Amino acid sequence: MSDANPHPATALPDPASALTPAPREAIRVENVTCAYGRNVVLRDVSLTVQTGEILVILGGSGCGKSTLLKHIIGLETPRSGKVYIDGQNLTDAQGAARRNILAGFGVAYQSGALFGSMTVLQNVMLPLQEYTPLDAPARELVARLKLRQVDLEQYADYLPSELSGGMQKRAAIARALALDPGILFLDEPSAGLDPITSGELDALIIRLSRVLGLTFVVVTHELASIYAIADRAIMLDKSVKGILAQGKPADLRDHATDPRVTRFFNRGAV
Ligand SMILES: Nc1ncnc2c1ncn2[C@@H]1O[C@H](COP(=O)(O)OP(=O)(O)OP(=O)(O)O)[C@@H](O)[C@H]1O
Repeated sequence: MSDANPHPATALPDPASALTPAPREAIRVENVTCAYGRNVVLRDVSLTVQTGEILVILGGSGCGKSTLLKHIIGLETPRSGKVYIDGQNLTDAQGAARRNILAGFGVAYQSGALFGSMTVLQNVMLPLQEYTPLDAPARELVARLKLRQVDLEQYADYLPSELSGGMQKRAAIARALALDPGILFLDEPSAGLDPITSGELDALIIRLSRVLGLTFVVVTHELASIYAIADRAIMLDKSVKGILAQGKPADLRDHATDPRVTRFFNRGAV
Protein backbone atom coordinates (compact mmCIF):
# COMPACT_ATOMS: atom_id res chain seq x y z
CA MET A 1 0.00 0.00 0.00
CA SER A 2 1.27 3.42 -0.93
CA ASP A 3 1.99 5.76 1.98
CA ALA A 4 1.48 8.81 -0.22
CA ASN A 5 -0.98 11.30 1.25
CA PRO A 6 -4.29 10.68 -0.57
CA HIS A 7 -5.51 14.17 0.35
CA PRO A 8 -2.68 16.56 -0.35
CA ALA A 9 -4.95 19.54 0.10
CA THR A 10 -5.61 18.52 3.70
CA ALA A 11 -1.96 17.85 4.56
CA LEU A 12 -0.82 19.50 7.78
CA PRO A 13 0.65 22.94 7.16
CA ASP A 14 4.36 23.46 7.51
CA PRO A 15 4.72 24.67 11.15
CA ALA A 16 6.93 27.59 10.12
CA SER A 17 4.45 28.90 7.55
CA ALA A 18 1.58 28.39 10.01
CA LEU A 19 3.29 30.84 12.39
CA THR A 20 4.08 33.43 9.73
CA PRO A 21 0.92 34.73 8.10
CA ALA A 22 1.16 35.05 4.32
CA PRO A 23 1.65 38.67 3.31
CA ARG A 24 -1.50 40.39 2.06
CA GLU A 25 -1.89 43.36 -0.16
CA ALA A 26 -2.14 46.45 2.03
CA ILE A 27 -2.37 48.81 -0.95
CA ARG A 28 -3.22 48.30 -4.61
CA VAL A 29 -2.93 51.15 -7.07
CA GLU A 30 -4.51 50.08 -10.33
CA ASN A 31 -3.86 52.01 -13.57
CA VAL A 32 -4.10 55.36 -11.80
CA THR A 33 -3.78 58.56 -13.81
CA CYS A 34 -3.21 61.76 -11.81
CA ALA A 35 -3.89 65.13 -13.38
CA TYR A 36 -4.46 68.74 -12.37
CA GLY A 37 -6.69 70.23 -15.02
CA ARG A 38 -4.99 69.46 -18.33
CA ASN A 39 -1.63 68.72 -16.70
CA VAL A 40 -1.28 64.92 -16.55
CA VAL A 41 1.42 64.27 -13.93
CA LEU A 42 1.27 60.45 -13.78
CA ARG A 43 -0.28 58.15 -16.35
CA ASP A 44 -1.54 54.62 -15.74
CA VAL A 45 0.52 53.92 -12.62
CA SER A 46 0.08 50.53 -10.97
CA LEU A 47 1.74 49.24 -7.83
CA THR A 48 1.06 47.09 -4.82
CA VAL A 49 2.40 47.23 -1.26
CA GLN A 50 2.40 44.10 0.87
CA THR A 51 1.42 44.15 4.54
CA GLY A 52 4.47 44.90 6.69
CA GLU A 53 6.50 46.22 3.79
CA ILE A 54 8.36 49.55 3.84
CA LEU A 55 8.01 51.09 0.39
CA VAL A 56 9.89 54.25 -0.50
CA ILE A 57 8.73 56.53 -3.32
CA LEU A 58 11.53 58.66 -4.75
CA GLY A 59 12.38 60.69 -7.82
CA GLY A 60 13.40 64.16 -8.96
CA SER A 61 11.66 67.35 -8.03
CA GLY A 62 8.26 67.68 -9.68
CA CYS A 63 8.03 64.05 -10.83
CA GLY A 64 4.82 63.50 -8.87
CA LYS A 65 5.78 61.87 -5.57
CA SER A 66 3.46 64.01 -3.45
CA THR A 67 0.82 63.81 -6.16
CA LEU A 68 0.89 60.01 -6.07
CA LEU A 69 0.74 60.03 -2.26
CA LYS A 70 -2.26 62.41 -2.26
CA HIS A 71 -4.08 60.17 -4.73
CA ILE A 72 -3.35 57.02 -2.72
CA ILE A 73 -4.64 58.54 0.53
CA GLY A 74 -7.78 59.96 -1.11
CA LEU A 75 -6.94 63.67 -0.85
CA GLU A 76 -7.16 63.79 -4.66
CA THR A 77 -9.33 61.67 -6.94
CA PRO A 78 -7.60 59.80 -9.78
CA ARG A 79 -8.57 60.95 -13.29
CA SER A 80 -8.89 57.22 -13.97
CA GLY A 81 -7.98 53.99 -12.17
CA LYS A 82 -8.63 52.77 -8.64
CA VAL A 83 -6.93 52.70 -5.26
CA TYR A 84 -7.61 49.82 -2.88
CA ILE A 85 -6.65 49.96 0.80
CA ASP A 86 -6.70 46.58 2.49
CA GLY A 87 -8.79 45.27 -0.39
CA GLN A 88 -11.39 48.04 -0.11
CA ASN A 89 -12.02 50.40 -3.00
CA LEU A 90 -11.21 53.88 -1.64
CA THR A 91 -11.72 55.64 -4.97
CA ASP A 92 -15.43 54.86 -5.16
CA ALA A 93 -16.25 54.66 -1.43
CA GLN A 94 -18.66 57.21 0.02
CA GLY A 95 -19.90 58.25 3.45
CA ALA A 96 -19.35 55.85 6.35
CA ALA A 97 -17.58 53.26 4.16
CA ARG A 98 -15.05 55.90 3.05
CA ARG A 99 -14.57 57.15 6.61
CA ASN A 100 -13.90 53.59 7.68
CA ILE A 101 -11.21 53.10 5.03
CA LEU A 102 -9.61 56.46 5.90
CA ALA A 103 -9.43 55.46 9.58
CA GLY A 104 -7.37 52.41 8.55
CA PHE A 105 -4.28 54.45 7.79
CA GLY A 106 -2.35 57.34 9.29
CA VAL A 107 -0.51 60.18 7.56
CA ALA A 108 2.34 62.36 8.79
CA TYR A 109 3.07 65.30 6.51
CA GLN A 110 6.40 66.94 5.77
CA SER A 111 5.87 69.89 8.06
CA GLY A 112 4.57 67.72 10.89
CA ALA A 113 1.42 69.84 10.75
CA LEU A 114 0.85 69.78 14.50
CA PHE A 115 -1.52 72.39 15.91
CA GLY A 116 0.75 74.95 17.52
CA SER A 117 -1.71 76.10 20.18
CA MET A 118 -2.29 72.58 21.49
CA THR A 119 0.07 70.45 23.57
CA VAL A 120 1.65 67.36 22.07
CA LEU A 121 -0.79 65.20 24.05
CA GLN A 122 -3.81 67.18 22.83
CA ASN A 123 -2.56 66.86 19.25
CA VAL A 124 -2.37 63.08 19.55
CA MET A 125 -5.82 62.93 21.21
CA LEU A 126 -7.42 64.82 18.31
CA PRO A 127 -8.07 61.90 15.91
CA LEU A 128 -9.47 59.88 18.83
CA GLN A 129 -11.94 62.67 19.52
CA GLU A 130 -12.95 62.84 15.88
CA TYR A 131 -13.15 59.14 15.05
CA THR A 132 -13.88 57.22 18.26
CA PRO A 133 -16.51 57.26 21.00
CA LEU A 134 -13.81 57.15 23.71
CA ASP A 135 -14.27 59.54 26.65
CA ALA A 136 -11.54 62.04 27.59
CA PRO A 137 -9.69 59.84 30.16
CA ALA A 138 -9.60 56.92 27.70
CA ARG A 139 -8.41 59.21 24.92
CA GLU A 140 -5.63 60.47 27.13
CA LEU A 141 -4.58 56.92 28.05
CA VAL A 142 -4.36 55.87 24.40
CA ALA A 143 -2.55 59.08 23.41
CA ARG A 144 0.05 58.61 26.17
CA LEU A 145 0.63 55.06 24.93
CA LYS A 146 1.24 56.37 21.42
CA LEU A 147 3.69 58.95 22.76
CA ARG A 148 5.52 56.16 24.56
CA GLN A 149 5.82 54.26 21.25
CA VAL A 150 7.78 57.18 19.81
CA ASP A 151 9.74 57.90 23.03
CA LEU A 152 7.99 61.20 23.74
CA GLU A 153 6.02 60.35 26.88
CA GLN A 154 8.03 62.94 28.86
CA TYR A 155 6.98 65.68 26.46
CA ALA A 156 3.20 65.22 26.51
CA ASP A 157 2.54 68.66 27.98
CA TYR A 158 4.94 70.59 25.76
CA LEU A 159 3.82 72.77 22.89
CA PRO A 160 5.11 71.69 19.45
CA SER A 161 7.27 74.84 19.25
CA GLU A 162 9.11 73.68 22.39
CA LEU A 163 10.26 70.48 20.65
CA SER A 164 13.19 69.92 18.29
CA GLY A 165 12.49 69.18 14.60
CA GLY A 166 13.03 65.44 15.09
CA MET A 167 10.71 65.38 18.12
CA GLN A 168 8.01 67.19 16.14
CA LYS A 169 8.25 64.50 13.45
CA ARG A 170 7.92 61.80 16.11
CA ALA A 171 4.91 63.59 17.61
CA ALA A 172 3.31 63.71 14.16
CA ILE A 173 3.93 59.97 13.84
CA ALA A 174 2.33 59.41 17.29
CA ARG A 175 -0.74 61.32 16.11
CA ALA A 176 -0.82 59.27 12.89
CA LEU A 177 -0.72 56.13 15.07
CA ALA A 178 -3.62 57.25 17.27
CA LEU A 179 -6.29 55.11 15.62
CA ASP A 180 -4.07 52.00 15.46
CA PRO A 181 -3.77 52.06 11.68
CA GLY A 182 -2.23 49.20 9.72
CA ILE A 183 -0.60 51.60 7.26
CA LEU A 184 1.41 54.80 7.75
CA PHE A 185 2.17 57.30 5.00
CA LEU A 186 5.10 59.63 5.65
CA ASP A 187 5.83 62.58 3.37
CA GLU A 188 9.51 63.58 3.49
CA PRO A 189 10.02 62.61 7.16
CA SER A 190 13.72 63.56 7.12
CA ALA A 191 13.24 66.99 5.54
CA GLY A 192 15.11 69.60 7.55
CA LEU A 193 16.71 67.10 9.93
CA ASP A 194 20.42 66.62 10.51
CA PRO A 195 21.85 63.19 9.57
CA ILE A 196 21.88 61.89 13.17
CA THR A 197 18.26 62.88 13.89
CA SER A 198 17.30 61.54 10.50
CA GLY A 199 18.97 58.23 11.38
CA GLU A 200 17.01 58.10 14.67
CA LEU A 201 13.78 58.60 12.74
CA ASP A 202 14.75 55.77 10.37
CA ALA A 203 15.34 53.53 13.40
CA LEU A 204 11.86 54.42 14.72
CA ILE A 205 10.26 53.57 11.36
CA ILE A 206 12.04 50.21 11.28
CA ARG A 207 11.06 49.49 14.91
CA LEU A 208 7.38 50.32 14.30
CA SER A 209 7.41 48.19 11.19
CA ARG A 210 8.97 45.18 12.91
CA VAL A 211 7.19 45.44 16.28
CA LEU A 212 3.71 46.49 15.14
CA GLY A 213 3.85 44.93 11.67
CA LEU A 214 2.93 48.29 10.16
CA THR A 215 3.07 48.90 6.43
CA PHE A 216 4.91 52.10 5.46
CA VAL A 217 4.84 54.23 2.35
CA VAL A 218 7.53 56.89 2.66
CA VAL A 219 8.27 59.70 0.23
CA THR A 220 11.91 60.66 0.55
CA HIS A 221 15.01 61.39 -1.48
CA GLU A 222 17.45 61.00 1.39
CA LEU A 223 19.71 58.26 0.09
CA ALA A 224 20.90 57.15 3.55
CA SER A 225 17.27 56.73 4.68
CA ILE A 226 16.36 54.83 1.53
CA TYR A 227 19.15 52.30 2.10
CA ALA A 228 18.31 52.07 5.82
CA ILE A 229 14.56 51.57 5.68
CA ALA A 230 13.32 50.54 2.22
CA ASP A 231 12.32 46.97 1.55
CA ARG A 232 11.56 48.25 -1.94
CA ALA A 233 11.88 51.56 -3.73
CA ILE A 234 9.82 52.97 -6.57
CA MET A 235 11.46 55.66 -8.65
CA LEU A 236 9.12 58.04 -10.47
CA ASP A 237 10.22 60.08 -13.44
CA LYS A 238 8.80 63.21 -15.01
CA SER A 239 9.56 62.26 -18.61
CA VAL A 240 7.88 58.85 -18.39
CA LYS A 241 5.06 60.28 -16.20
CA GLY A 242 5.26 57.14 -14.12
CA ILE A 243 7.52 54.48 -12.63
CA LEU A 244 11.01 54.43 -14.09
CA ALA A 245 12.35 51.61 -11.92
CA GLN A 246 11.52 49.61 -8.83
CA GLY A 247 13.29 47.08 -6.63
CA LYS A 248 15.53 46.78 -3.60
CA PRO A 249 17.72 49.89 -3.34
CA ALA A 250 20.97 47.87 -3.47
CA ASP A 251 19.76 46.01 -6.57
CA LEU A 252 18.81 49.28 -8.25
CA ARG A 253 22.24 50.71 -7.37
CA ASP A 254 24.14 47.68 -8.65
CA HIS A 255 22.03 46.36 -11.51
CA ALA A 256 19.83 49.10 -12.97
CA THR A 257 20.46 49.70 -16.67
CA ASP A 258 18.95 53.18 -16.85
CA PRO A 259 21.66 55.79 -16.11
CA ARG A 260 19.14 58.05 -14.32
CA VAL A 261 18.59 55.26 -11.79
CA THR A 262 22.23 54.31 -11.26
CA ARG A 263 23.19 58.00 -10.98
CA PHE A 264 20.62 58.55 -8.23
CA PHE A 265 21.53 55.44 -6.25
CA ASN A 266 25.26 56.02 -6.49
CA ARG A 267 25.40 59.70 -5.76
CA GLY A 268 21.94 60.79 -4.76
CA ALA A 269 21.65 63.08 -7.80
CA VAL A 270 18.59 62.75 -10.01
N1 LIG B 1 -2.48 71.26 -6.40
C1 LIG B 1 -1.87 71.31 -7.60
N2 LIG B 1 -2.43 71.94 -8.64
C2 LIG B 1 -1.84 71.98 -9.84
N3 LIG B 1 -0.66 71.39 -10.12
C3 LIG B 1 -0.05 70.74 -9.13
C4 LIG B 1 -0.61 70.65 -7.81
N4 LIG B 1 0.21 69.92 -7.01
C5 LIG B 1 1.26 69.57 -7.82
N5 LIG B 1 1.11 70.05 -9.06
C6 LIG B 1 2.04 69.84 -10.19
O1 LIG B 1 2.25 68.46 -10.34
C7 LIG B 1 3.61 68.17 -10.65
C8 LIG B 1 4.17 67.20 -9.63
O2 LIG B 1 4.25 67.85 -8.35
P1 LIG B 1 4.54 67.06 -7.01
O3 LIG B 1 4.49 68.06 -5.89
O4 LIG B 1 3.68 65.89 -6.92
O5 LIG B 1 6.04 66.58 -7.27
P2 LIG B 1 7.09 65.99 -6.24
O6 LIG B 1 7.77 64.86 -6.95
O7 LIG B 1 6.46 65.68 -4.94
O8 LIG B 1 8.10 67.22 -6.12
P3 LIG B 1 9.05 67.72 -4.92
O9 LIG B 1 10.12 66.67 -4.71
O10 LIG B 1 9.64 68.97 -5.47
O11 LIG B 1 8.20 67.93 -3.71
C9 LIG B 1 4.32 69.51 -10.70
O12 LIG B 1 4.39 69.92 -12.04
C10 LIG B 1 3.40 70.43 -9.91
O13 LIG B 1 3.49 71.75 -10.39
